[in-house]
Amino acid sequence: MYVQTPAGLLVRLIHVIGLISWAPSCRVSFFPAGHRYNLDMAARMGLLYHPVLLASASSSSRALALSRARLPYPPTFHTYRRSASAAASPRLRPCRRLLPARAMSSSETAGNPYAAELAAAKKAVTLAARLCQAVQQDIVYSGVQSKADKSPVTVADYGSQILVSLVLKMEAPGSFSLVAEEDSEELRKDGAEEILENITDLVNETIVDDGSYSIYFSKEGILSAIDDGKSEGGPSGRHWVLDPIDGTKGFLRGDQYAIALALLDEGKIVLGVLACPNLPLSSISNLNGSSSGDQVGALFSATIGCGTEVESLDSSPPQKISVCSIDDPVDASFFESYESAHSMHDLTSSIAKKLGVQAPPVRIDSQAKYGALARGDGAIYLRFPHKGYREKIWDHAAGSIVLTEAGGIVIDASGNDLDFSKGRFLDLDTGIIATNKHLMPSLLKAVQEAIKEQNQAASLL
Ligand SMILES: Nc1ncnc2c1ncn2[C@@H]1O[C@H](COP(=O)(O)OS(=O)(=O)O)[C@@H](OP(=O)(O)O)[C@H]1O
Ligand SMILES: [Mg+2]
Repeated sequence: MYVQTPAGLLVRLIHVIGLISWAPSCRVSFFPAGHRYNLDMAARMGLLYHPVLLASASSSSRALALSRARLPYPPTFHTYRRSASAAASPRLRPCRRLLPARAMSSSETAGNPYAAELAAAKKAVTLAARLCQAVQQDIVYSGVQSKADKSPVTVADYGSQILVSLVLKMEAPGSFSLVAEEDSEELRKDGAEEILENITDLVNETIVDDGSYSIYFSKEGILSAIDDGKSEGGPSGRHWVLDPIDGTKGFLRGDQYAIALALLDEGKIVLGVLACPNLPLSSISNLNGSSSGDQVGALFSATIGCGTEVESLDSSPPQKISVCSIDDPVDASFFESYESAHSMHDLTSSIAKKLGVQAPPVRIDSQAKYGALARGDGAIYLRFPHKGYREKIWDHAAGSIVLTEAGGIVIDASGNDLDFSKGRFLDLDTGIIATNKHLMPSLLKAVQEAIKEQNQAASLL
C-alpha cells in the first residue's frame, strides 16, 4: 500500500484539485517520468504509483531478465521463419533500457496532420513488441508451444494490449477510444488468478524496464485497462484499432506475428503501424524461406497521403518503401496465411495457376504479409477464409494502409474497397486480395473465375 502522511494527503488533495481544472488541456505534459503530478494522473487512470513497489519490481525484473539468456529460436524450415543465426543475435533479446529516441521521419514532421498520433503509435507498438519478444523467447525455450498450452500467448496478448492502451492514453492527442481484440471477461473468472498475476507482473516489469512512466498497475487496473479496448468503432469520431498479437499461432510456433495498430478517423483508416519482431529488416524475397541472418525486427508505418516507411524496431532511420513494379504474373510470387484453417489454400492455388504464377506460395503468419508486400518482397496477397468466418477490422486496418500508402491496392474479391466504418467486423463474405496496380485487373479476373468454378463444383456435390 502507498502510505500517505497527513501532509502528503494535503499535497495530494491540492494536486487533484489542480488537475481537475487543468487536466483536459494538459494531459501529455503531466506524464513524464518523475513528474510531481504522476501520482494523481495515474490514480485517475486506475493505476497505482508506488516508489517502493517500483524499486522491488525493478530488481525482480532484473533477475528475471538474467534468467532470460535464452537459446535461439528453432531452425528454419520451408515456410518463412527466422534463422537460428538471426535469432541468436543479442539485438533480439528484450532490451533492458529506455526505448531509444527515434529519428523523426519525414512522415512525423512537416505536413503530416497525424504526426503526434504517429509518434505515439510507434512508441506504443515498440513497447508492446518488447513484452511479446520476452514471452515468445520463454515459450520457445520452454517448449510450451508443443503442448498446446495457450496461456503464455494469452499473457502476451493481454500485456501487449495494456501497454499500447497506456502509451496512447499518455501520448496521443485527442479523445481516447480503442477497438481491440481482447476484453477482461475470461480474466475475471475463477481460476484466472494466476494468469492475471502473471500479466500484472509482466506489464509492470516492462514499464519499469522502459523507464518512460513512473506508474504501477494493480490487478484491478490491469482488468480495467484491458476493457479500454471495448469500443465499437464506427463511422464517426476517432478510434484506435488494435490487434495486440496478430498471428497468435505463429507467435506460439516461434514464427512471424505482428502488433498491429491503426487509427480510424470518420470511418477511414488514416494511420497504421505494424511491429513485426521476427521479420528481417531487409527483403525476404529470394531467400528460399530462410533469412540471410540480417537484422530482424521491422516497424512499418504509414499515414494517409504521406507514404509508407520501414525502420528497425531498434530504431534505425526510417526509409520510404513501395510495392514491387512487376506487371507480368509469371514473375510474381504470392503470400498467404500459414494456417490452412485461415485461408483456403486450394482456392489460392487455382487462382495462382489461372494467373500463371510460377513461384510456390510464401506462407507467413499475421499482417507481416502486408508489410512484406508493401516493400516489394512479394507481389500478391490472397486471403480466403472458409465460409462463415467474419473478418475483424483489427486484422486488416494497419496492414491495409501500410500497403496502400506504398502504392498497393487492397480490395475484397468482389472488387470493393474494405470498409472499416461498420464496427468491429468488416462487412464482407468474399476474400481479400492485394497487389500492385499493374497486376490487380488480371488478379481480380482470375479470382472471380476461380470462385465461380469453386461454387459450381460445390453445387454439384
Ligand atoms: N477460421 C478463421 N478463418 C480466417 N481467419 C481466422 C480464423 N480464425 C482466426 N482467424 C484470424 O486470422 C488471423 C491470423 O491471420 P493470418 O491468417 O494472416 O495468419 S495465420 O497464418 O493464419 O496465422 C487471426 O489473428 P489472431 O487471432 O490475432 O492471431 C484471426 O483473427
Ligand atoms: Mg489477428
